[in-house]
Amino acid sequence: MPNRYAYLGPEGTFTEAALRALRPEAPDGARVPCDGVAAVFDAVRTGTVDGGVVPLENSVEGGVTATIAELVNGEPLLITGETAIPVEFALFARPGTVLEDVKRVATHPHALAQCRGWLARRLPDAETHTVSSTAAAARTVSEPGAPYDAAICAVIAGERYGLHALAVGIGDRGGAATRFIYLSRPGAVSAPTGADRTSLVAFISDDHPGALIEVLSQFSVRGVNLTRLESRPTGDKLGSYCFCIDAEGHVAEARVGEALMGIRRVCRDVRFLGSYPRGGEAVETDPPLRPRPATDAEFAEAEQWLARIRAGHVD
Ligand SMILES: O=C(O)C(=O)Cc1ccccc1
Repeated sequence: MPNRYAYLGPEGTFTEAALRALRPEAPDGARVPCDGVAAVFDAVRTGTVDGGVVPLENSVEGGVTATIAELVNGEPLLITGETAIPVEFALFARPGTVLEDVKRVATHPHALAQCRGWLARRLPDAETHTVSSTAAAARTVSEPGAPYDAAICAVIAGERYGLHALAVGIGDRGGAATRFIYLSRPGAVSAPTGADRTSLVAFISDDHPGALIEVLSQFSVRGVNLTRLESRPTGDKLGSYCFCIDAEGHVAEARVGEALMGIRRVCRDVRFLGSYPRGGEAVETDPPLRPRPATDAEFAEAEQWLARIRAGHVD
């Protein structure tokens, strides 16, 4: 049976575009739309699909709460891939609707947050409603007796559901991009590629001064660059937080492996979410100026030195 992949549906979401970028070989019928982020996680967990794609973070709006909640508290899955794609928003309505007719607009919460300026200028009196995805909004608007007059969605979604564009390029910030992750059931971590990312959740032992510094310093002293840091409530009690961290590098590399061990020592719990190839990023230009981290050779040499000392040599 060919592989099947779950994604935040219905057809026409930005997540579908991300899945197409991550699995370009997947034939039609292999992509399984799900009603929400949690449903994608469940489809992967129960094995009805081989993998799944969900949005993780947006360059303007930040983390996608539903995804992070599943990664932190849900039955564990592994992140085995990622891609980042540009997101451009348009306003679509049933044919015959003009902008002045639009009283109720539906879309995904992240799309709404990124189009607020445009809505305030052009549709100041319209009610806004959030639904499970931009394409779900477009599909609902296309149905007879729809409770909304227009959807904020991708052009491809508006066209897919037979709507017509009232405005395109309505995002408040040009160049917005969203990062999507590919989820697999737990298994072996793929080999390092040289351009990888490692994701984890650190649960600090108790609330004490310097708890976050203790975690972050495990990376900084080993020259590991962080690409995302987000604090999330653990759900246990008010004021109880965990830290969702993305770092450059692969768990098979000494500096990342040692940083993970260091975090394990100072934290109540650590959830390893995966090491996987970085994807979909703009080509890096000049590297940022930062203190020179130790090289891999220096890590290996230091390990040998420690082994010699432990064996009774003093050189
Ligand atoms: O609703 C969609 O189309 C999604 O894939 C989620 C989303 C929404 C807004 C920006 C990026 C991703």
